[in-house]
Amino acid sequence: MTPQRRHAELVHSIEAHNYRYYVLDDPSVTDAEFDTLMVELKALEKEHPELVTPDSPSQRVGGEARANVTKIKREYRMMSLDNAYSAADMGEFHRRVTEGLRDGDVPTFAIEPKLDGASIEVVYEGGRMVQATTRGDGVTGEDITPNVRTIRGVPSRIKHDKKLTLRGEVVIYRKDLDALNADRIAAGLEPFANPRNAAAGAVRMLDPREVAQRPLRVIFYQAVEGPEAKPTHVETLNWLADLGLPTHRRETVTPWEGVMDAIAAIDHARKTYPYETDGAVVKVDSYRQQDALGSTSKFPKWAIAYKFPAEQAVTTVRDIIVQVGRTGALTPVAIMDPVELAGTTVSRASLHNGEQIRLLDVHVGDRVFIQKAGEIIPQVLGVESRAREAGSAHFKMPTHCPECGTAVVMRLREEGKPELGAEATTRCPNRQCPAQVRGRILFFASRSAMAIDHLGDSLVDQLVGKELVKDVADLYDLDVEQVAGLERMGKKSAENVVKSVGASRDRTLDRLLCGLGIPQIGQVAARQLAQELVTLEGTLALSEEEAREKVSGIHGFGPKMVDSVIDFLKNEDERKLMKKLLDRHVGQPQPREVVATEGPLVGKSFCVTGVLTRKREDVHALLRAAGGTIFDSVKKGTTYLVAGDKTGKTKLDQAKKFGVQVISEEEMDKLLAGT
Ligand SMILES: NC(=O)c1ccc[n+]([C@@H]2O[C@H](COP(=O)([O-])OP(=O)(O)OC[C@H]3O[C@@H](n4cnc5c(N)ncnc54)[C@H](O)[C@@H]3O)[C@@H](O)[C@H]2O)c1
Ligand SMILES: [Zn+2]
Repeated sequence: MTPQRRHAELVHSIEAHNYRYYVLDDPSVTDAEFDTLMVELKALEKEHPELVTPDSPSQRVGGEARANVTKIKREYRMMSLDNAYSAADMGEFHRRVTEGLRDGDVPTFAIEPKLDGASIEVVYEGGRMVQATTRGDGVTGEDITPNVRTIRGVPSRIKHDKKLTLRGEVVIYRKDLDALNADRIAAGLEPFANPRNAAAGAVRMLDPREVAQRPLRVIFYQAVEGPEAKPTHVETLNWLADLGLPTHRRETVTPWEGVMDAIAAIDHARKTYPYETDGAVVKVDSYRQQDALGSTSKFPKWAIAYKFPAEQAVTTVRDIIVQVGRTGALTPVAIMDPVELAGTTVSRASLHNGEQIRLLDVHVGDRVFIQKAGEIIPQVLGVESRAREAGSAHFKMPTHCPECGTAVVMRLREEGKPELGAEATTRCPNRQCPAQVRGRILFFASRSAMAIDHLGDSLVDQLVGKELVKDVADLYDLDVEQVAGLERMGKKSAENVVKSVGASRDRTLDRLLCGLGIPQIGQVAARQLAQELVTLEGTLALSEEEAREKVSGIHGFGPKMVDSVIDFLKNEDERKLMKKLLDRHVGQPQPREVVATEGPLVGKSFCVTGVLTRKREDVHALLRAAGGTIFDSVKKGTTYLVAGDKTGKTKLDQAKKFGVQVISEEEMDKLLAGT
């Protein structure tokens, strides 16, 4: 192949990956694989400089702004960072820096964690946050001001009147991602593979109310305009921290000799950081020297990112099986020789979908690299060596469900982008599919839902296999004889099973709703929903309009969640199932929060919103203790809307619509005091 052809090929595929990564927030290859393509491109361009054009991916910053959002052209170009993977690369960086400065002008370096999130720019003017944008292509970014306003750690006001332009990273703390993913798994959604995808996707959502539900944080790592008086990067960061702006405060300043040690120290400590760190950033500390060094079209010459190697292992694929989940999704799974990876033994890895397998070109028998992504599910990164028997076939996703034989349904990923999208999901559409029934029952019985003891995998397999149970309601018709007749089941264990199932009738509506597996509705949302719906009977009696009104008023329920609940409540099969559960007396009314019957606020109802000086729950408790009622949303008959900082426009509009009085936190305190 000619270098021209290969160059064109690389550019084409890198651009396709950039599009998926930066615009769709949904990469289809790992960063390591992507980086391999970039390294090849750069090597090729070094050898054939005539191939370099200004729009080559080696010369430009990643993403472009989406078509359907407001775009903002910025004053200062936002750049990427050059990468280093070894001490040799770092030595090369040092040589370039030294060469770029006058003889005897010796730099010191600041070393700090490289945060793995999405970069944004935030502008303050007259002490107020006035604008936030994504990086986009560096020059033009997406306007995400309303979204960033919902992020708690970003102050809406600071004590500094001059214009201040900051760069920062939107991140999700590891513990927050775990909770978010647990909720997503419970809601039948794909967990986020890593905090970067979760953060980048969230900060660009179109509905700020949904953004507010995500545990986002911002950490500022640079000021491009404003701190005229500060001579160095680190002094500026300290000054930002004094202004109450979030910074990481983990910088070390050292002459060149200390740089590699400082990087090693970060590598050593990074497991203890609350956020994911994929490297260390080394920057020339002095602004004067930074200016002298300047930048290329893609990155500053005064900084470099040293990337830590991800935790990887190599093993052999013995089989590829297809699992059918509770929602009918078919997932190919690699069965591998067990191998130690980041502290655990791993023998299976998800291959996600047919498209992924095709991209990786994995066959049974291949040696593969695997990696733990964000320490959650191991994934196959790529093939190390192909030990294939001649004629071994490509793996193909089945056209029929391996469990029930029904023809599968494939959904395409992105309309209008055929070169990027093959099938993203393959589903078995048969609701009676035994794999789905099993999945639904195990999910229904799980800890976060109905918490039914003694219902293990093998028992559920048998119950479904023998057609004793076709849906979750059938569990309540089981008798001891039937269960005792199954393999490995004595009379005593059978009694325990029937007893546990019976006892679960007492679970409140939130657990029941969670257990039914409404798409998008996890444990937390199910509890909110139950507060609103109170009983199963009442829920079934609601008309579609009534249900929509109730559900759309729930705090934090965006349009997707609302639609999902309404679709579920309308669905004939789901209604039948809920009636069947009702006939079997499953589910208790959701207890209302206990309300004080005396106090200055009896008969008054409140919706509390925005950022207050106290925690929201504490304010709720105070109001309740004084006899007030709390609503999660502003609705007809609400007496007051207590509006804190960053109160959303929707809330204020609703207050206006329903004639609800809007008061401040101080005014609320006066009411509480009875004055
Ligand atoms: N898998 C894919 O399909 C795919 C596609 C495109 C890009 N990628 C990956 O994205 C990365 C390249 O993205 P990039 O160009 O945004 O570069 P980058 O993320 O490697 O580095 C630049 C960014 O680092 C951030 N950063 C974090 N901490 C910082 C700090 N302390 N100081 C300064 N900046 C800091 C900034 O936001 C900056 O924009 C590579 O790792 C690549 O593998 C993957
Ligand atoms: Zn099936």
